[in-house]
Amino acid sequence: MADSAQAQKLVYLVTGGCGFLGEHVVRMLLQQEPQLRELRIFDLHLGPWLEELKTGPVQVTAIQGDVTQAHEVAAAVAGAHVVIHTAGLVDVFGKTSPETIHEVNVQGTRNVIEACVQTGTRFLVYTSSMEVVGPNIKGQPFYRGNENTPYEAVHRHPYPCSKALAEQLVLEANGRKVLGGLPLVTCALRPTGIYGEGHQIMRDFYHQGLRLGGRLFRAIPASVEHGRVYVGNVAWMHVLVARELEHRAALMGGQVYFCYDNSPYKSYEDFNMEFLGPCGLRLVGTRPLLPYWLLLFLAALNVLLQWLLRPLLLYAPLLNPYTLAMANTTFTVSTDKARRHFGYEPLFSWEESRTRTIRWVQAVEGSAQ
Ligand SMILES: NC(=O)c1ccc[n+]([C@@H]2O[C@H](COP(=O)([O-])OP(=O)(O)OC[C@H]3O[C@@H](n4cnc5c(N)ncnc54)[C@H](O)[C@@H]3O)[C@@H](O)[C@H]2O)c1
Ligand SMILES: CC(C)[C@@H](O)CC[C@@H](C)[C@H]1CC[C@H]2[C@@H]3[C@H](O)C=C4C[C@@H](O)CC[C@]4(C)[C@H]3CC[C@]12C
Repeated sequence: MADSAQAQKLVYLVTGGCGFLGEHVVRMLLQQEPQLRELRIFDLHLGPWLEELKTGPVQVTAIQGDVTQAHEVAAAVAGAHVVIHTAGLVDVFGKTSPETIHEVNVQGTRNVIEACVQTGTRFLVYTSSMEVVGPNIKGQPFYRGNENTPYEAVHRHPYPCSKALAEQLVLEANGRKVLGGLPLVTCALRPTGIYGEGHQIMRDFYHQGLRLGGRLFRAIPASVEHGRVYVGNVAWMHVLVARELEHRAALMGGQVYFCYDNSPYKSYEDFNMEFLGPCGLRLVGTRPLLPYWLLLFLAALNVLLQWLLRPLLLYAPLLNPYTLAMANTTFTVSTDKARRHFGYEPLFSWEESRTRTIRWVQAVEGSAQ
């Protein structure tokens, strides 16, 4: 076994390292990667919590930067052995323009790839998304599918389009020669709906329930299953892929893997209630309280209001035609490709994932029962 100095030799870069997933990837690397010498955290918005990480044995370097700026990305990547690229605009609520989503998610990813090639970084792990696959614009269900399940992945919304383009760039870059003449090895991970500590949408649902007297009103049939995965297990898969990519380059290079764990298959709303219920909220209705046509009308009204109010304020409710269609379309995965290719097993059981998420909601919302 190499001594500690030899063991700690690797430099990792995590883009988007201050985001919901990024922070969990950063903390997981510090806990689980013994070969880490330096951890670079690149983000447009650096979090104050980073300071607490600088007291450990691993050098933690916070870099405030923009993935749309190629020179900033190249400076951050130079000298890194592995890049985990999670930075992106996760916007299906109309908060940012399609152009900005494309600029960050596609051009930003292009900049990361070119930085790896120009500076000699050989291993790139990209956080893709289930949405690269679906649900598609036809609302066709994807029922417990895997990485090889045939499905017509057709998108119009800027976010899934950007994720699909970025993933394609990453996979096509596999095998390109980097500075020094060795091949770049890339891999893309496709989480389904991530939940856990720091999930802003979960927080939004909780606040909505509080405003409605502790109640949420069912809008989606309970029969519509939506895949969810705990953030800690997604972070763990990123760490494992980054570790195994060098030794299993021939098998893993250019591959995509769904991120999965043992979280149960439920509708989006019923799944959220696994955490919001113990925090005092109740989901009213065993079936949708409003007819679908009325939900569609309200969703369209939200789009109109967003447009009218834009000069004054950002109005971006959870309900819009895209989110309604997504929530109403079954999309679940059932696969073991990550286990077969690099020995992935969820680090957190469903019970642990559920407990940790409940505790987070209770702690941040002061709703401990
Ligand atoms: N949240 C989910 O359910 C989910 C599911 C599947 C995939 N993903 C993917 O995971 C990744 C992280 O998502 P998240 O939910 O943690 O989102 P998030 O918004 O919490 O984190 C994204 C991070 O990227 C940073 N960022 C944004 N634009 C940047 C730029 N121009 N330059 C540098 N940094 C920038 C943000 O500051 C933020 O810290 C994204 O690529 C997203 O597409 C998320
Ligand atoms: C208002 C109701 C109709 C309510 O049920 C809407 C829920 C809606 C906000 C969510 C339903 C499905 C979610 C998406 C899904 O989990 C997968 C995603 C891919 C990921 O890359 C980013 C997040 C998201 C788009 C996620 C966003 C919230 C939903 C649309």
